[in-house]
Amino acid sequence: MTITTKQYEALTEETAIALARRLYPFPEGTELVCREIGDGNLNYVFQIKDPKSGKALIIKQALPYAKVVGESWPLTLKRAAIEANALQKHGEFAPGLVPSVYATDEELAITVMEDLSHLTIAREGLIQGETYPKLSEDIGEYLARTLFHTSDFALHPFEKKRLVAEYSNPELCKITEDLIFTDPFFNNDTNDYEPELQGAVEAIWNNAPLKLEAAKLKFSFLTEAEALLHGDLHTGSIFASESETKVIDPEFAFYGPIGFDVGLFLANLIVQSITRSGEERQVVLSHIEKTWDVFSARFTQLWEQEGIEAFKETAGYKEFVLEKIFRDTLGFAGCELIRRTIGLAHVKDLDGIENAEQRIRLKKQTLQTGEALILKRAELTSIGAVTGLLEELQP
Ligand SMILES: Nc1ncnc2c1ncn2[C@@H]1O[C@H](COP(=O)(O)OP(=O)(O)O)[C@@H](O)[C@H]1O
Ligand SMILES: CSC[C@H]1O[C@H](OP(=O)(O)O)[C@H](O)[C@@H]1O
Repeated sequence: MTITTKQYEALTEETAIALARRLYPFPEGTELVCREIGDGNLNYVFQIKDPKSGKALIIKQALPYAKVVGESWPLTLKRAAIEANALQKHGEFAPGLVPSVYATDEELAITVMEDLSHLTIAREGLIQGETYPKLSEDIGEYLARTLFHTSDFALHPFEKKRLVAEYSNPELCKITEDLIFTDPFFNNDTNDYEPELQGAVEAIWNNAPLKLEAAKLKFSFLTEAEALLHGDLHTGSIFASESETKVIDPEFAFYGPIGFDVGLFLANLIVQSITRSGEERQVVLSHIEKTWDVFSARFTQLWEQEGIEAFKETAGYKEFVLEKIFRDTLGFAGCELIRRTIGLAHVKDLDGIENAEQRIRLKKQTLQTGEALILKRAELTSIGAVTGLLEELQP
């Protein structure tokens, strides 16, 4: 449903209520309350609620700039349509694992969607020690289903190339190219880290083999249109509870290498594992293994049952594809670990550690883990070998 052809204007809590009344048949006289609840880097998120019935909806609006920086960082409003379309496209293949989209408006740059406030953002819950028993199974399924079904293994080449064009997202990709793949590897102004990390950071800038591998990973990100990615699948983009998982915020969606989505999710679990110890760490290490196991098993099943590729039964081809995805996954995870420690956009899992000595120690461990995943990604041939390495690096 398209709402209006009105010219863009940034919503306020008052105008968001007025818009919600036009969109949803709240009974006459219903008092609505609205709060702007966005805590991300880029957009406004309004929750409009009828406190009597408890019914609520969400209106997410893109600003013509990045919220975290302000008007000095202009950013396309088209990202709102990309996000709304990606939510719906991924919802076709992973029903129940994304919020329902009720309406969109390209001019206003808004997506009206299901309120998920009964769930918790996974990053917040994990920091509080939650275990989310369904998280890895659900995300493994989400990854396999969305990535397989939007790839050449499932789509007619004309439809695949139509989608590649529809999801061209150059401005948001440029953010990732800079913030994940470039800036942390150079002495760039966008980097942000404590003085105690100066030595470790300079070691990265001077590590020629590491920089060569980062360059190769960036090249993959720039050139390999394998599937319609979420594009920013960190634990802050996932709502969770004991029984439900929902993926939000695919405004970075574009056609890219499959391992990028898998790698970002695993990296954010790895950060959690670094902040935990004992049995609590084991829970997260199990999530890491299960994500890959579920992803690869479902991807294999979809390949065998629904794949359209002429070579799909050629001995060794499926294994070649999965091995490539695995290697990419580890490399991209390594880059995410490094950027979340010393780049522009950090994570609360690490920054929220109050004890400075412990925080710096764990950040060094995160950097070391990122470097190891990038450099050893060709040698690490099973997810068990990866969790083994994590245990070695996390005394
Ligand atoms: N469908 C939703 N239901 C409830 N809260 C939401 C919903 N979507 C987003 N939010 C809230 O808004 C915050 C920011 O949303 P997000 O999509 O991550 O924005 P950004 O694009 O700015 O990163 C989330 O962390 C969550 O607290
Ligand atoms: C200035 S964009 C930095 C960072 O923010 C995005 O995350 P989110 O929108 O979920 O807060 C993305 O990870 C970008 O790299």
